[in-house]
Amino acid sequence: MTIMFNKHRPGPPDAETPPRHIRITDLDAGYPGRPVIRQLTADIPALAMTTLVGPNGSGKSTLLGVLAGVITPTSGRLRYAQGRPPAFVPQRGAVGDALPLTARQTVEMGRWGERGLWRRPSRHDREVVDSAMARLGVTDLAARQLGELSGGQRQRVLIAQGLAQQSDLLLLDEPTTGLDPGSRERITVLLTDLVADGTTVVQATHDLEAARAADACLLLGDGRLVGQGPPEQVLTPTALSRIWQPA
Ligand SMILES: Nc1ncnc2c1ncn2[C@@H]1O[C@H](COP(=O)(O)OP(=O)(O)OP(=O)(O)O)[C@@H](O)[C@H]1O
Repeated sequence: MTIMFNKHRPGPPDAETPPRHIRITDLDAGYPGRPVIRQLTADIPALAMTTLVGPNGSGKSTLLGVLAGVITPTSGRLRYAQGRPPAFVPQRGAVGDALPLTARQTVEMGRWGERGLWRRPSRHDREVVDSAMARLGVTDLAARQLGELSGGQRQRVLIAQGLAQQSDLLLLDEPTTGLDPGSRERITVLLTDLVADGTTVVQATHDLEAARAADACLLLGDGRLVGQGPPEQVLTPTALSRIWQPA
């Protein structure tokens, strides 16, 4: 599927190797009166773990929002491989404390796209929700209100919601930030397993260790692409010190 936004200029024919899930071409995006992403052209490889790395404010969340379809670019082109709509797990701070939902209801929302808002959950829906909650270790929190959970617990519930969507493209905004080492390890293993099972995973992260362990990396600086490719080629001391240079 190709989605074009203003000012599209046709590019060269797409090469099919390596396989990619998303091709981003000449992307501009941001917020009213605040351009953020500028002329970004990049590939997100299929069936791989890609990290978005860059300083605070470099545009990682904005780019994820564009890939998830919640932010409309001002121009450029996004081309997705065939597949299901992406599952998006925003930063936990982006989800209101006051939502009157239990943890289980929050995870069940992940099934809405599949079954519609008003249909009762099927047995399959319930099994998918049970399995997602078990994988994230939040089964015991099912009846608790989302707003009364700790930050790390809420994060895991939101990831379970993403998992319940059973998409082949999972987008996560800083999924391990603020988690204790055990929870971080659980999520790292889970994401690795998902890739092995055929999911394309993209995560924004400040965790350079996680970024170095991924298959690919997009390095952002001030809304522009500074580097892309295997982490050992992108996350070099020179590149990192350049974009993290104090202003
Ligand atoms: N809703 C919004 N309205 C206006 N500007 C915004 C909005 N959200 C983010 N921005 C601005 O867009 C720029 C990029 O922000 P973004 O959240 O994409 O960066 P980031 O790389 O994810 O940062 P961080 O590492 O701090 O999460 C920043 O200057 C930020 O202030």
